[in-house]
Amino acid sequence: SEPQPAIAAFAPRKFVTRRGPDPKQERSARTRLLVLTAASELFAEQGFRHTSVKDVADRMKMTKGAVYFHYPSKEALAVAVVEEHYARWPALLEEVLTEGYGPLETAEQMLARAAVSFRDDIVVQAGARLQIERPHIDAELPTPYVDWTELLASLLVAARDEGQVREGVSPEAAARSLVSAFFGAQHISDVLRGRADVVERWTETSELLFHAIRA
Ligand SMILES: CCC[C@@H]1OCC(CO)=C1C(=O)O
Repeated sequence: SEPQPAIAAFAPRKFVTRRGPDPKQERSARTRLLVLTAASELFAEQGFRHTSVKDVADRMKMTKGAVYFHYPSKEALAVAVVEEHYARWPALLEEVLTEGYGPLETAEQMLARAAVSFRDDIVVQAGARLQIERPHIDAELPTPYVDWTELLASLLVAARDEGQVREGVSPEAAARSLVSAFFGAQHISDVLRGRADVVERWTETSELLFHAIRA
C-alpha cells in the first residue's frame, strides 16, 4: 500500500494494558458499557439537562448505586460518552488505513464511514448532542472539531505532496471546509430527519467538495 503520512490526530488516548481474562473485571467492563449505552440513549433522546442518573439506572433496570460505582456524577457520564464518541475515529482510521487507499481517498473514506456512524451509532449521536450542549455541562469535555481538522489537514498535505490536490487549494483550508460541511450536513440531517438521510446528504456534499479539491 502507499506510504501513509504520520498522523498525529486521533492518537489513541488511553494505553490499554493487555491482561488475561478476569471474570470479575469482564463483568465490570460489561456493566460499564451498559451504563455508557443507556446514558448515550438518554443523552441523545432528551439531552443532558433532562437526563438524571436515576433515568440511566431505570433504563438499565439497575440501581443508581450500580451507575455511581462506575461514574461518580452525570457530568462524568457525559465526559465518558463524549470520549467514547471520539475513540471511534482512531479505530475507523486503522480500518481504513489497512485497505491501502492513498491519502485523498483515505480522507474521503473516513468521512463517508463517519456519516454511517452518525446514522447508526448511538454513542456518536449522543456525543454530538453533548458537544452542542457543552455550555450547560460543568465538566472538561474534549475540544470539538480539532482532531478531525488536524487529521484531514495531514491527509490533504500528503495528497498535495503526491500531486493529488488542485493547484491553489490549501490543504488546511480544505480540511476546515470539510469539517464545517460535515458538521453542518449531519446537524441538518439530525434536525430535519433524525439523521435518517445523513449518508445521502453527506455523499452529495462530499462529491462536490472533493471534486473541488482533487487535481
Ligand atoms: C467531522 C466534522 C466534525 C464532527 O461533526 C460532529 C462533531 C460533534 O462535535 C464533530 C467533532 O466534534 O469532531
